[in-house]
Amino acid sequence: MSKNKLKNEKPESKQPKGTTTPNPDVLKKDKEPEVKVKELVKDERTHKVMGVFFLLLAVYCFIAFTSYLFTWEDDQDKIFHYSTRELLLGDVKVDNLLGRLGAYVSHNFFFYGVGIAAYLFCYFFFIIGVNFIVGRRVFRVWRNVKYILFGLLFISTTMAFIAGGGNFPWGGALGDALNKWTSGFVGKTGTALLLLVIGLSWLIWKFNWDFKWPEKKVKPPKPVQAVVPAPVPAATVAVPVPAKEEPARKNGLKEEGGMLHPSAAVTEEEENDLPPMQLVEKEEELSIPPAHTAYIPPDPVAVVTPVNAALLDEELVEEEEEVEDPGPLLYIEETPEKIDPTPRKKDNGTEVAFEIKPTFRDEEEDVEIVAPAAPVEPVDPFDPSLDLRDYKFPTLDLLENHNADKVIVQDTTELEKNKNQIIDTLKNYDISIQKISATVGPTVTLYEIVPAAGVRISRIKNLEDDIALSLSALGIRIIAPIPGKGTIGIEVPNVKKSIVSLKNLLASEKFQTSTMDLPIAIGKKIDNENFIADLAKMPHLLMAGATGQGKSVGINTLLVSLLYKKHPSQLKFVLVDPKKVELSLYKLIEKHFLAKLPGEEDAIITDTKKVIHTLNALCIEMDLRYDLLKEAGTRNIREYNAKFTQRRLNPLKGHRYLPFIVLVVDEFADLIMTAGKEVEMPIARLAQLARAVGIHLIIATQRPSVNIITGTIKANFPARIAFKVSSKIDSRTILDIGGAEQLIGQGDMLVSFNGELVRLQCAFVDTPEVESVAEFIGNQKGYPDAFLLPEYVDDKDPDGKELSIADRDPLFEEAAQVIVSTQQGSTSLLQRRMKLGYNRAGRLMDQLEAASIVGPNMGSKAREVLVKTESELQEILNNLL
Ligand SMILES: Nc1ncnc2c1ncn2[C@@H]1O[C@H](COP(=O)(O)OP(=O)(O)OP(=O)(O)O)[C@@H](O)[C@H]1O
Repeated sequence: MSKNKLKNEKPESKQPKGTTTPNPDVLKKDKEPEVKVKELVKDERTHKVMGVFFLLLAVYCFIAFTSYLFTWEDDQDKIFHYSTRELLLGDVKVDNLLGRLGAYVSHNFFFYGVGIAAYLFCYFFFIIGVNFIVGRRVFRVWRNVKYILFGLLFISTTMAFIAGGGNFPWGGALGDALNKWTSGFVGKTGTALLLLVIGLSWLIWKFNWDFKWPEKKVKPPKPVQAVVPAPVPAATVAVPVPAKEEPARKNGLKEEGGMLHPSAAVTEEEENDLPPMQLVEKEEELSIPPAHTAYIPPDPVAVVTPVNAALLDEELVEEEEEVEDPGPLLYIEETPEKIDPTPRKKDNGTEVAFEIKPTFRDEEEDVEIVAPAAPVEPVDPFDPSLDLRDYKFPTLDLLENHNADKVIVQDTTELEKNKNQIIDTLKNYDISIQKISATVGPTVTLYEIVPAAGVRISRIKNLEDDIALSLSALGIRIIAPIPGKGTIGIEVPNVKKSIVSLKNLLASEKFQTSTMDLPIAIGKKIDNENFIADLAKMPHLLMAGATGQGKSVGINTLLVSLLYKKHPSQLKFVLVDPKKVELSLYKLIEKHFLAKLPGEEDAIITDTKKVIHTLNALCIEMDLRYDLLKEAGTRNIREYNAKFTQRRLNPLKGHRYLPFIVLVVDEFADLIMTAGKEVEMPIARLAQLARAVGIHLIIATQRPSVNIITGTIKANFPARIAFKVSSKIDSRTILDIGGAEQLIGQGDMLVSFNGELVRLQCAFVDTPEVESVAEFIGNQKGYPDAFLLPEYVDDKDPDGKELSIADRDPLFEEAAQVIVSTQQGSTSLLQRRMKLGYNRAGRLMDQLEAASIVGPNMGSKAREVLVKTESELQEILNNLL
């Protein structure tokens, strides 16, 4: 009996599982304060304050320095005469516009420092200030620091050299010292030459002047023209001449066996024989940094060179290196000759040429660019988030703490009482135990028992109800044995429960630093560990719980977690809410995060018929995504998006960045009751297949009965969450095991994931919090519309049948243009380009046939396109009106 003591923990030790007395000191060790400092440092307001500080510092120094230029003589006397303390704290009168501090600071910068070069510090403070205020790297700090350091050394030395004899400290102490040393080392003239060499070298490096010798009689080399017409705002693409070759020729280097050797002299004849390497640029040159122009993917058939359309935007071309925005993609499709590195011989010499057909979306015009094969250089990766580049992630201050920072301390008398009762109850049944320890969680306390040798675990399990009765507490759950341990767990609800706030979970380091695809903060385990999982790995989630037990809060928790981690370009929700009110808050984020059917007004789907359409549209999207994955030779969305962002997939072939899609169904039972198989089948199909293409499902239901959660559904939802349910049977239906009926409600849950069953307290997020997060996002600039799912036309739907020309599809014209501009009568092309379902694309094709734009169906082959030019098409369309 003496063994059966609750473990006592020393206050300074860590709180392990099995501590009887919760140690407030240990529990207080929350990450919260650290998180706050981090938050403060990351907070954009802190950055703005810093920005203002640095800008004012720049202005301050500038005024003080400039004033010093005029007042230094009088002020210097006083600075030398008085001690620093007297000068700064006394009432000495100085002439500097910024008073004693201004005079003192300027004197130190000029006299003891770097002389007139001190103005570079103003510049430094200015760039730091601007970067902080604007919130992005307008000026490159490191590059500027290098220039400034160089400037400080060079200017101070030069000034000391030129005006060293005068009274004014032009070069400061640094310049004087450097000048003195150099003059001693290489003499005065040497110093002058050295400074001249450094100065001129820098200027040449910076401005790259062209030193031209009077031209010899040389036949002009054949210019190679590069012209890009209309699609891109009339401009010319200059394709760079291979870097090493042009200077090599200029310097009289000769090519031999692929190597460049200096030749003794290049005769005039030899020079005439040289292949033309010059590139004539026409009109305004389109400044494309090499990173964007030179790109030769390995595919020899069709080659895609991504060009940054954002670079056409003058605002963005401030500085080549500063451009961070690859912007909407402009792809240039190159014909295979482009990648043929061997020069093609022409009659009058060697000419390296390739053809580039630039295409901007659907507008196509013939364009020729002839230039030498450019060396392969890496391209800037495509960043999908730049469409909404100013998007700000919601901040944690939108959420409440719900007093969750309070340390979870359970009454020691309650713990002691429960322990004694457990021991007594077991003793009544002749079960002796070796050891008992307690872990206090937010809602329940886990008593871990090590039974005495020889005690059968099943006996304890069978006494579950008796122990519960004797502890007179609801929600006792016995875990016999605790998996992975040789102990038996008895979970007893706490008299005083603590709320687990979502804010705390989202602020945790685990969530903040998570690199999961779809991180969801679900709740806290009994040992207070945060439970954060990756929905993408689950890969779908089934949630059940009787009414009022925390399902809606649970769904909000999941959605809000994702909103805190994902950019609108990376994630879309399809929200199905037959109850009509639960998810309506998310309407505000329609243009950022929601997906809907084309032509639908409401993105949140409440009508059963529309649910069926949406689910089928998701299946079409899934199929289309699989086609894309297949074409790209990738196995899953991760690989596909990686390839796309590396600009190795051509958007003109229908490739696009694929956001994750999360389908949330708030009341599944309702849907199954009204639509049965029509809903079950697409859901089962999605659950079976959609994970690889980034479509994940969260399905919630109040009624976890077998006719709702059918075998097909269950088999495809390995991750399940059960809130309190009304019966053991329900618990078995959802979790395959009892236990959920004994939960205590209010977010107390069991999660079955990865073959483990974990009891969690679900994180709590209240409706006003969700509202403020949704408002925060909704108030920002979004996309013009919600993300559009492919069109689904129900064959059984009488509205969708037999459309004649008179009631043509609204997309008829667009479809005609796609077909005529590409000269391909292919239904799948329409599907891909216009994101249409097969049925609608097929119907459009029939209508195009009826309008004599395409020929009849030719089985597996594409239809013949009967209209050859856009103007011909326009005529037909006008006649049809
Ligand atoms: N994680 C939680 N922490 C604390 N309290 C909670 C938690 N989850 C739910 N509750 C409490 O339980 C109440 C009911 O929760 P919720 O609305 O999510 O239930 P529900 O299962 O969705 O019910 P219904 O199916 O009727 O919509 C909440 O108003 C809240 O007071």
